Amino acid sequence: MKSTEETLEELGWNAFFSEQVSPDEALLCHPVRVMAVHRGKIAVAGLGPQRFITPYIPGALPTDDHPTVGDWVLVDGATVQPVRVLQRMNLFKRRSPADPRRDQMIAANVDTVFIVASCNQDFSVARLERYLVLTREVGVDPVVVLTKSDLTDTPETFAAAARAIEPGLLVQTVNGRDPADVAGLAAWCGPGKTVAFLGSSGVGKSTLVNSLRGSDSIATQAVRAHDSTGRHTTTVREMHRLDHGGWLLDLPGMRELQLSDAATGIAEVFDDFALAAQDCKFSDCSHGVEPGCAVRAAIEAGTLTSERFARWRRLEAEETANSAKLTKRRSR
Ligand SMILES: Nc1nc2c(ncn2[C@@H]2O[C@H](COP(=O)(O)OP(=O)(O)OP(=O)(O)O)[C@@H](O)[C@H]2O)c(=O)[nH]1
Ligand SMILES: [Zn+2]
Repeated sequence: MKSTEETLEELGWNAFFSEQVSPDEALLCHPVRVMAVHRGKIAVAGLGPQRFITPYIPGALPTDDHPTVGDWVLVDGATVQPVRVLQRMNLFKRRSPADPRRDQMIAANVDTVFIVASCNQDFSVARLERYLVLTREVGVDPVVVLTKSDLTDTPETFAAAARAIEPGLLVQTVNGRDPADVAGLAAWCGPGKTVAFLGSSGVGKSTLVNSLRGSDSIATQAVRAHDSTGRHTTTVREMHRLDHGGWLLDLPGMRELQLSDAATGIAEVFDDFALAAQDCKFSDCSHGVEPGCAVRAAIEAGTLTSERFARWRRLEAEETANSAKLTKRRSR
């Protein structure tokens, strides 16, 4: 199949990764990208046709990095066994539903997250902010994609509301069903680029993905890697090829939007409030009735809005409660 012989660059290889490989290692090892994670094996690309190898790294501790989808892994040139996982640009993970003391890796090395919402009554700034917090926490660049622009006369009103969340936030309105319109997202989906989608059910993620995958749609792509018996194997997580040369990474399990361990993300998305709070008289100011509260003063002066204040407080309260709950469960 044509999609199995990409160059390393087409797979996303760049200086961030190559700088991690010593000259000695380069003689003995070869970098490959993890395209899919199955039970007990991973599909890798970058060394001839895509193939399955073992995910187990000889001598690695349970706490060491283990390969997840999107990872770059050095494999031994002779045995094709993994030697080590290269440091990641970023990692999506969540608390394991089975054991909250452990993290479950979802996907690594994403260049852009498309935060998808639709131009209709489901549009919610609060929800966009939550996805932004998550994206900022992981350290990936977001692009807000507002779908169903064909169903409203005023897509710009929705776009303006989204842009108001953060100075410089990239916002695109599209008719997800129209491939020509979706081509406006091509800049983030070119060769070597990896994108992921976040957004609530029904906003049009699958529609967008299908338009971006063009000829290589879900029906035609499927998983072409077979195991040794020739049977089709069930894929747990995989990268999908996009028409413009890039890659799509699924983020299953990142949609519940339970915020925990997200303090950094919240402070980034609400940096206007975090900044104002630094001038409060008390360092533990609750921005309620305390004297010398700079946040309330800014709201009264009209430089910050009370609506955004309420959303910020809600996210902070949720994050504090969830993180405390998890810490308690972890310490059991
Ligand atoms: N008119 C119009 N309809 C759209 C657009 N994008 C999606 N739809 C429709 O909206 C419905 C939901 O779209 P999906 O792509 O299934 O939504 P999703 O986000 O993948 O939903 P989940 O799979 O539940 O997460 C479908 O009927 C689509 O045809 C758009 O830009 N314009
Ligand atoms: Zn205050």
